[in-house]
Amino acid sequence: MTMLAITEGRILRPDLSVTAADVLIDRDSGEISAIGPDLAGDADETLDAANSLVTPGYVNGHCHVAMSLLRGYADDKPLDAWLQEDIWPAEGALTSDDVRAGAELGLLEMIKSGITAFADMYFHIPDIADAVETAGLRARLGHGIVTVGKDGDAAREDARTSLEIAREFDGAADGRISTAFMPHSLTTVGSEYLDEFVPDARAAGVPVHYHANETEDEVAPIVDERGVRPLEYAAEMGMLEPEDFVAHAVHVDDTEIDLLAEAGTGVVHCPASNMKLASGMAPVQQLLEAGVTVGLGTDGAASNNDLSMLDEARDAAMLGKLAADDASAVPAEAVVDMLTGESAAVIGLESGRLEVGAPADLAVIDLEQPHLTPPHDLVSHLTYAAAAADVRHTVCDGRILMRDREVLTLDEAAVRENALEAAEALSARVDG
Ligand SMILES: CSC[C@H]1O[C@@H](n2cnc3c(O)ncnc32)[C@H](O)[C@@H]1O
Ligand SMILES: [Zn+2]
Repeated sequence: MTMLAITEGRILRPDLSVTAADVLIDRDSGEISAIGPDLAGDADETLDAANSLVTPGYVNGHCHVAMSLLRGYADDKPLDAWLQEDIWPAEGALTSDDVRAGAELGLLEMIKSGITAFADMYFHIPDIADAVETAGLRARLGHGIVTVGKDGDAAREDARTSLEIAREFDGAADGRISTAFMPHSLTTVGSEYLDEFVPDARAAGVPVHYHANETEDEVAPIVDERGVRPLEYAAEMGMLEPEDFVAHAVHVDDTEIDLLAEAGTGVVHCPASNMKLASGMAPVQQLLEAGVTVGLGTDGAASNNDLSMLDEARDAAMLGKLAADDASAVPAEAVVDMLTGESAAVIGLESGRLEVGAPADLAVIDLEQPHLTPPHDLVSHLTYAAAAADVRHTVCDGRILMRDREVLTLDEAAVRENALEAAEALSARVDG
């Protein structure tokens, strides 16, 4: 057995208490084997966590990691115009090498900000999966289906690809990669394709993940055409199961909130993207009170414009209060749960908690910073004050991905250089 010890840190426990202890990790199983005093002697390698907070790795519940290549490409527009006028034309010109370059850039940023797991919807999934395998994170990956604007054959092919990718990559990278069937949304995928393929996804044992109720423009056509709210329609299509998860859920009414709670379907709240695209304020406090499992996600870097879950945590707390018109809404404790264990539960992973037997997925925050002083309440600091640059070490599955702010699994300079070249060439192809 090879053991790694994280020493001298303050450990954020599942009940959100903080205690001084070491963490011992069995690198072969990728699990936490002990938490307690003086464990360094049991290890063959140590990571120093003095004056630091050891937390579960952050779980990014909804992302399009390769969109890092499109960061800053188009800003200051609402969702529909942003997608139709800028993003979709640019994505139409992306090669598999571009997607790989964008994915590596996003993975690098995620490791540097303490993210150890994420769910991702995009295309060229074999390239993204390969990058994830190298980078060392956990991921639930899926091919995003869009059938609007396609003829029947192309639309069916897109849906079939999503199903085949989900079957082929589930369990890849020694089990660090899992998959989902991923229709883009309830308005961009025709009901005939959902009717045909959702049962196949169930038979394959993979969840269904999609954007839902993100903007008012997305709700109205479903209500007009079908006479029901989008999530009632999703339930009719068999897409509201306990393992399924939706992104955004901004414009949900009371009936839909009850439906989510009864079904056990999780929601990934994406506050930064929802603010930037002016999509609206999700009723997060109401969702939590109804018993819906709520996680957090960055969405892609083109609508955020970074991949920091610590930014997302602060945004979730701030926006949650504004939406509820109540300063006690979406408190720091709820946000830390959403950042870690709840996000993991939403996307169907076991990580997100520091306890014996749990996956060894951790982030270590350097507390020796002016903005983290004094340490009155470290749960408060994690939600309101900590930033990506405060992350010292990142560990996933017992493997050190970043030590003392140096990423070990990717060559940072090469990843940036490659992404720069790919982005420049893409702009020249698309914009001339
Ligand atoms: C077909 S792969 C996924 C698809 O989703 C697009 N996308 C990125 N951000 C959002 C968002 O906030 N709402 C809806 N769709 C989004 C992305 O550009 C890809 O085309
Ligand atoms: Zn999205």
